[in-house]
Amino acid sequence: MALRIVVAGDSVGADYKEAIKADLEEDPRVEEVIDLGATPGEEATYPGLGFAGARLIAQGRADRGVFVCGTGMGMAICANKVPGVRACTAHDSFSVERLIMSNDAHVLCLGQRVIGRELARRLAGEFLSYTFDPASHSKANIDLLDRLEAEVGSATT
Ligand SMILES: O=C[C@H](O)[C@H](O)COP(=O)(O)O
Repeated sequence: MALRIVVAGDSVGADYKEAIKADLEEDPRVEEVIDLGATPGEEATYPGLGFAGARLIAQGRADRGVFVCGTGMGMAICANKVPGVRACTAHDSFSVERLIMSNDAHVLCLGQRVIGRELARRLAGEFLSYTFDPASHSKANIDLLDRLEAEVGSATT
């Protein structure tokens, strides 16, 4: 597995993003880390970064993302608005596992104001350890999700 990972953290999430980025750069599963910022102390918004990071995934320039804001929720809301991208906040191991194995998600969103730094680092590592099984029963749900997303998109444009 050679993953290209996009990382992003707004003004609130930049510290954890930096820690996770450093971990990913040492991770043999990771081929490339794309850092959209922010650097700690820099002003940056979760809408700007959440959309930008998800667009890299939609364009095929990154495989997965780890996005950090205060709660993880703003980043998830933004990333999910980019067609084809599935993102969610998950702050426990089981949810991180299911985020891939049930939901075939692209982006893990974390909240710097919600969980501790070491848990955030561990969950980011666990997120990379799973690979969705297209032969699993969950594939039908993903296919339906994709179809309904396409229908909604064509109905509103
Ligand atoms: O989801 C939003 C994030 O938590 C953000 O980092 C903080 O947003 P706020 O300053 O509007 O609470």
